[in-house]
Amino acid sequence: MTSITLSDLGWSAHFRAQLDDAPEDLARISGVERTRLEALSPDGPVSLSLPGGQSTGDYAVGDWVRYDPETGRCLRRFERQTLLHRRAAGTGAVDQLIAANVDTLGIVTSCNADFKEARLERYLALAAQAGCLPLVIITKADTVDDPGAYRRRAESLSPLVVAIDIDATDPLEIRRLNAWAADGRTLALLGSSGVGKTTISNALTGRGEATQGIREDDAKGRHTTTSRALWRTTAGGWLIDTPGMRALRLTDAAEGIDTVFADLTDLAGQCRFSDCTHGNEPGCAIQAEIDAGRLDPGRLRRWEKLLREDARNSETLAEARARDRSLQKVYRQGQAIGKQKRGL
Ligand SMILES: Nc1nc2c(ncn2[C@@H]2O[C@H](COP(=O)(O)OP(=O)(O)OP(=O)(O)O)[C@@H](O)[C@H]2O)c(=O)[nH]1
Ligand SMILES: [Zn+2]
Repeated sequence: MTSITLSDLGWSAHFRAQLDDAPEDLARISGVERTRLEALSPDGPVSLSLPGGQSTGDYAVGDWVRYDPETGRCLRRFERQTLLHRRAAGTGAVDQLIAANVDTLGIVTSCNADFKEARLERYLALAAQAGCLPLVIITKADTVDDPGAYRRRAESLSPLVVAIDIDATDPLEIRRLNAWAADGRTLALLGSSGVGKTTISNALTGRGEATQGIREDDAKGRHTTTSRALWRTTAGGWLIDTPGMRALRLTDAAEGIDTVFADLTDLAGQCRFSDCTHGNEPGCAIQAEIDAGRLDPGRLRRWEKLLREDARNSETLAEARARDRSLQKVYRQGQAIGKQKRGL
């Protein structure tokens, strides 16, 4: 990686505005390891350590940081423009950061049974919540007679949606994605297994599967696979590919859902009762639209389902936090009793 500039790396006015002095010793995180951060700077790749007490879990691939070139220590993180995160798997309430400063979230689906309005709306809400632009990429256009029909279905979901249909196995068609992955812009791909994410990333970055993970020996001599997650595209932008991207689900996304379903939230505001359930109450503006044939009843069902899903996931997060707090309380009480017993 020779003579790369800050703007090649995606540096923008948003980050510049957070600096009082010259933009020096800046880097963009390309990999988050257990104890270190890997980053790319105009001077080449750097491996950074963190000040004591800080966890690499507070950093995401795509983050901008300032570092001390003498010590290789990370000094500060810049406020993010966008952030994709999720609740970590398992029972803990850990908020796991997936990727930061992604400009466009490429929502990948195919011209087949994978294409589902509900799935697209879920991903669109995720993009809206994170602050990323959504781009719906509909692959396998070469396998159907009328791929445009899928594109129109996607675009009908929200005025925010830009959708394109492609044959992802055709390098010429992949070039149509360059606009979102050029000039320091950052793209991340989300979608079910088999829709063509790997095919697209390989084509955009010019890399093969074999180069995905770098095997390294850790301190105990074991092999660990450190995976780089920020890849330069041949068009001069960036592709973020982290394992976490593959299992993103909705939590704390009420605002994102509101954005994607703005038509329904607007209508709901016109219902006679403020707590209208949009069932069979009189004066329901949503039912009136459905009766008039102007609104697909399926869209109402999908909206309600997504709201329930988000509430359920967000609730467990809040509950788990409460549980953590009460455990701490028990622990502190235990300590106090112990002290009493020891006569302290
Ligand atoms: N005909 C056709 N085949 C495609 C297209 N896109 C992907 N494929 C094929 O579909 C299969 C799955 O593609 P992948 O790129 O591995 O899908 P993925 O989304 O990375 O899947 P996971 O790694 O499981 O998440 C491969 O055999 C691709 O060659 C397309 O636009 N047209
Ligand atoms: Zn109503």
